[in-house]
Amino acid sequence: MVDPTPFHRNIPEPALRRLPWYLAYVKLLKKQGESYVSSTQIAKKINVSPTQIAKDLSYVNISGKTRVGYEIDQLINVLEEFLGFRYVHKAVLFGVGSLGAALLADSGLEQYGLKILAGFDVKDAVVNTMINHIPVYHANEFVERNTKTIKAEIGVLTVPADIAQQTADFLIEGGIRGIWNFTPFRIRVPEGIVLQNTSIYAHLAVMFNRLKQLPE
Ligand SMILES: NC(=O)c1ccc[n+]([C@@H]2O[C@H](COP(=O)([O-])OP(=O)(O)OC[C@H]3O[C@@H](n4cnc5c(N)ncnc54)[C@H](O)[C@@H]3O)[C@@H](O)[C@H]2O)c1
Repeated sequence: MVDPTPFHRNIPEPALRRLPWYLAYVKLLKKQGESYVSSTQIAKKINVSPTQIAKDLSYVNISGKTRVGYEIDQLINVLEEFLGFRYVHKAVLFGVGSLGAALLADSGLEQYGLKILAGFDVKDAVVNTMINHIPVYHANEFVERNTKTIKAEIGVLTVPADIAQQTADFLIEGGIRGIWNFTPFRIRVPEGIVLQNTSIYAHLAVMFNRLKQLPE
């Protein structure tokens, strides 16, 4: 199915990464009963200049009103739409170990548009169990299940690093077009497949480095 959200506009990645921060903040303001927000107000909270915010928001289809700023409900709508959080992206997860099981248990992902429909593993202890109402099947069943019934386009990869590449190849064989790779292995994918690497450890290294630079 073609994603109906207007992703294709050429937004630079740093701007794209900042938009979820604005969204989280304006959602908080909505909860507090506010109706309008200015880029200066967002700037104060997020530590990004008002000019940058206005520029970032120029990529999404919204314009602010002089003096009052952006209408909060409208801003939430267009940001969620633009970021793809409104559209349900069907996913499967490979490797239901400690990280994989935690991701299956996290209902937050669905709020951000990622619906994991099944987990796959090879371990007897997890195969044919349910985690957070999500079934876990044997990895051997993946191609058939995905092509016939699940039809997921995203594969979340949480297997041991030494089988990351072969598992990624297998996911692609089963119809996966985007891989969210949590393993530390730099997997390769053919053209036409989206790869997103994510590591909490990389952020940890940045934090350690900044801590070292603090004055005694
Ligand atoms: N990106 C991050 O921030 C981050 C954080 C923690 C762990 N990790 C990485 O995530 C991966 C999983 O870590 P973990 O601690 O959950 O490990 P784990 O050993 O608890 O889980 C791995 C799971 O993969 C399963 N598995 C093995 N072969 C398989 C196959 N062929 N098909 C399907 N499943 C298979 C195992 O049975 C196991 O359940 C590792 O690569 C680890 O380095 C990344």
